[in-house]
Amino acid sequence: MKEKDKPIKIGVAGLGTVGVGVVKILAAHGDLLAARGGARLELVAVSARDRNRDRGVDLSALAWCDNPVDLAARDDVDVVVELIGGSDGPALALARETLKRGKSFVTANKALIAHHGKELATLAEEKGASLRFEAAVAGGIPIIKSLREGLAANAITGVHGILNGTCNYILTRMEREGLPFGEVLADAQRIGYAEADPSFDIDGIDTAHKTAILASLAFGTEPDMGNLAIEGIRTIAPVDIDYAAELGFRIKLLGVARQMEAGVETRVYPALVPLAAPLAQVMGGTNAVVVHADFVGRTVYEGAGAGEGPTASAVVADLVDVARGCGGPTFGIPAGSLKTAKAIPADAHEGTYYIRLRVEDRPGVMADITAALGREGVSIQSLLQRGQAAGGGVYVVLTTHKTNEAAIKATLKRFTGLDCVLESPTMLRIEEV
Ligand SMILES: NC(=O)C1=CN([C@@H]2O[C@H](COP(=O)(O)OP(=O)(O)OC[C@H]3O[C@@H](n4cnc5c(N)ncnc54)[C@H](O)[C@@H]3O)[C@@H](O)[C@H]2O)C=CC1
Ligand SMILES: N[C@@H](CC=O)C(=O)O
Ligand code: NA
Repeated sequence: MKEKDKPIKIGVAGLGTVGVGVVKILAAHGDLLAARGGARLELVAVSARDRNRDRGVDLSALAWCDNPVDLAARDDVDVVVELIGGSDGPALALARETLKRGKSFVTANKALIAHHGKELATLAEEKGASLRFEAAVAGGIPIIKSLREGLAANAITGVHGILNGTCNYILTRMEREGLPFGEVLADAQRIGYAEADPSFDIDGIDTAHKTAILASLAFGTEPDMGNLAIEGIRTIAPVDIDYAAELGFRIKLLGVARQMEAGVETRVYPALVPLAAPLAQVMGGTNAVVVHADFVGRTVYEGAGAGEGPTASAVVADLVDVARGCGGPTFGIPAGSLKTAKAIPADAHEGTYYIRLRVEDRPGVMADITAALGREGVSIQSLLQRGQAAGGGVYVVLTTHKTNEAAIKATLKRFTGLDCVLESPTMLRIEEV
């Protein structure tokens, strides 16, 4: 056997949805992966919480480690795959221990990379090891590879993504079936999309982890959760989904990273996307990313962003890259050159907005509303009034022309102070991507 043909011996920590998927692909595609990677990918050791659980895969020939960190020290393990989750705890300990030993580390853990990406990339690059995390963003879509390699010739100007399968699945079923939020979330958990703590999904934190990673690859900044403004989908009401449709939009939770004059803006929020835009067509657990770059223009990536098969597909692709000896800096430029991300004030955001108000149904109300907008210099693009809101009064829904977020916030404050306004206004951004 040539040196190159020596098997790559793998230890996997975490045998849940993704871990079991990885075991299945390695078993199903042994020859294919060996042909593509130039060496056989051989699973030799595993670690999980419960040794006796039946996972529907044969683990009998594998070494078992009660402590996942022990995988790193094993002489028979060349590469460690971490599929436990969590930004700290055993995942971080295992990453540090593996890379310190100069062994390559593959993970699907976006929380780990978003919080400790620079430290781990520095360690990997010092030790000549690979740190790979294709599965961490948009599951099976090769978006990390696309940004790091395929778009390397371009200056990137913006990245917009539907990056959380759970939220997109919930919004899709709320729209299609009129189901309540909680019922659909339970289904997303059953399918295996949701995080161990599903509030990470619905409060936008998971999307924020992924956005921080994409921003780093796109703009050469270190992954930084501190500068990310995060909003989730808890406040999205069925009525907003309906009004958005009437106005020609669909509501999507977006991760946004874009180059502004003052620096890179990174945010997560639910936004109205025009029905004809590629992101509006993305339904269910599917993810999609739109990248704008100077020479190539717009590129669009779509596919399964969560679940056993798609996520494991990305993990195993990283293992094939490790087998091939594909190197290069983790985030596309050396870790030491990653710039510190600057905080861009949310108020600087320029865009168009959707506002829904529940107001008294009496003469003079519209005049009060338009006066409040006028005082802040906000111009109306469209306005509709619909009878009988739940809880009394009527809904007034409007969209604005381009304005800045400071003006919108000041307008919302004025609305809240009006006697005719019966509850806190709902505001959503509109994204023409
Ligand atoms: N499920 C999905 O669709 C996707 C998941 N991911 C990420 O992949 C990772 C794994 O996710 P899932 O497979 O869904 O999680 P899971 O909850 O199904 O599995 C986690 C596994 O880790 C094991 N584990 C937990 N604590 C441990 C410890 N201290 N020592 C050893 N093993 C331990 C558990 O026993 C279990 O086998 C997470 O970082 C997640 O964010 C990324 C993309 C998609
Ligand atoms: N919980 C995540 C899993 C993939 O990253 C999601 O729902 O997208
Ligand atoms: Na991916």
